[in-house]
Amino acid sequence: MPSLKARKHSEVVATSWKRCQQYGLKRTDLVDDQLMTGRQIHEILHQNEVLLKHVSHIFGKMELFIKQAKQAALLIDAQGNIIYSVGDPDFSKRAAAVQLQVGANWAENRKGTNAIGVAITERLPVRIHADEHYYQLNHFLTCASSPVFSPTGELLGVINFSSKQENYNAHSLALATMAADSLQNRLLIEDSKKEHLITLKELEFSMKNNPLPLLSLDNDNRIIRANQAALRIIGKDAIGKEFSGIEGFSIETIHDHHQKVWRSIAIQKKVIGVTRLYTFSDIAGSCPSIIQKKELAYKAALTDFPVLLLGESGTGKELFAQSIHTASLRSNQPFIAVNCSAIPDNLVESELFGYERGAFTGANREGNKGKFEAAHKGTIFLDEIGDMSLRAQAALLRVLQERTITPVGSARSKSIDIRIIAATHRNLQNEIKEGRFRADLYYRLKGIQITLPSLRERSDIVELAKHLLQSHNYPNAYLSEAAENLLLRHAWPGNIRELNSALMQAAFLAEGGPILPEHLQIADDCQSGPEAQAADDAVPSLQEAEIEAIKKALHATGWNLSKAAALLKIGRTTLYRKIEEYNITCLRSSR
Ligand SMILES: Nc1ncnc2c1ncn2[C@@H]1O[C@H](COP(=O)(O)OP(=O)(O)OP(=O)(O)O)[C@@H](O)[C@H]1O
Repeated sequence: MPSLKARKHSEVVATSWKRCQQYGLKRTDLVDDQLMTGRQIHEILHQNEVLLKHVSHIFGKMELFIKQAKQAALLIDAQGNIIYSVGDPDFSKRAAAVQLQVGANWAENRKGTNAIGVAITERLPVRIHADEHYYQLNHFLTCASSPVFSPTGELLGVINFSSKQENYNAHSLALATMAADSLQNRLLIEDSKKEHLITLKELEFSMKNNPLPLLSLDNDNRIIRANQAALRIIGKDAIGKEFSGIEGFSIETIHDHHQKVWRSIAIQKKVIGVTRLYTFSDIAGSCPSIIQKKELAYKAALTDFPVLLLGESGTGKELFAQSIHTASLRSNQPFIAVNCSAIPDNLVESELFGYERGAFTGANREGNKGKFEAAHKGTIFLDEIGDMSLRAQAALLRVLQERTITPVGSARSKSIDIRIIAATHRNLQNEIKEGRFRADLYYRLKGIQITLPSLRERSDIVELAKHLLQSHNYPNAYLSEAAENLLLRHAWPGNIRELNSALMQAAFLAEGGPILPEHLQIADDCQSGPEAQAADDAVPSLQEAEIEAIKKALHATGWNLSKAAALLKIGRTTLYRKIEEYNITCLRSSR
């Protein structure tokens, strides 16, 4: 007997026989002749619709072999009910005499030991041959059955091949197992299709509410769905267009069992983890003065001199400080930024120099490293240095002179190796004159002094605005001409930080369309006031005078090109060309 190993097979049969005796079945009994009613069959067929669909396909391919082998192929549900049958008509007629037909139940407790009943009970492929059948009436049969399981392992039914025992076929058990495997695979694919559909439906729902930009792409990489957050980035009319990949979006492809592509989902991931420090390549701008400052800062980065960064709030002082650090030999060491204006006066020493264990009540029991020690071998960035109290200035001066720190509560001093970059929006000369800033500290910090231009002094506002939109993942947001002109006219008291936030808000409000002036929500400072009018008074007519006139106009309008052009009564482009031609820099002209 093929298939199950001999011993194991005989054990299986013997155990089944024992069970039959326990059920009270008699080997010589007549077969149970109960068949399901039409309504019951209809119901069971309905419940097993999916199984039947696939099995008819599988049996269809084997039909010729089944008939030639004078067999019948059956599908049985998990309760033992025969629900589908194909095969040799002569055998089927003979089989019907013992109820081996659709509508009959071949569970072991009904029909004694038989391949279908044993496969259900033991959950194993099995052949029951001739007199291994419990009922004598079934001895003319040889039957091979294999159980079918769902993708989650639950028994769905049985595939069975039967014939008269004289037509025994050595391959029928293998065939039953293969047919069962093929059915299981088909069910798995069917399930995964359903899963994908469900996943997509879920995504569709979550997309509506998800704050992260999400896109669905079809097999041709075309955008078929996008949530609001994504539309703001890629533009309102993006649906149907090819997705060419945008930085920050990672694409995940959902495919079926055969790795055939179904859908791709592009999700903009939030960058988690350490934020990287800025480098010089992050400093945007083509205005001659910003380029000049960048060059100076780059040279400074290659030295260890202290750097003092001056400029209004939001002009990029911290951006420059980080870029100097990342371009320096200390780039692998810490960059520690300290906002001097935020440290309460009585905590300055402990913040900057640290404290020893138990130095004062309320302090961390283990003691704490100060900012200077944390920056050892790296760079310390002392921001808002102009806002430091005189007491703190004295302490700082000592460190700069001695290059050692003494933690609060400690008797020992530690030597430190740090590069100092300081910054302030204040005019330190004035602060010194007013007695609010120590001149000796100023000269220690001054090393290389870099004054960053305000936005009003820059001729590259539009370019900068485009760069900021790009770097904030709004690559498709674009400025209308009217919005560009408004950007040029606004006085920008908050500089690049203000420009940045105006643009972010505008890109949000524009929802993927062009950014219009009303989206920017900034004041139109176009009117030329009396100060500007005064600057227009004495414009001479020679080339030198033209340069002087331009300088005056630029100075008077705080380098607002539109206003200056209006004063000079020339176009903004002409003014820009002349600035380039005469190499007029942002440094303020003398009157
Ligand atoms: N040239 C530039 N190119 C690109 N982004 C810039 C540029 N300058 C400034 N920014 C951006 O503008 C914002 C403000 O810059 P930063 O914080 O460096 O200014 P700050 O002068 O240190 O301001 P504050 O004095 O208020 O601390 C930051 O988001 C920065 O990335």
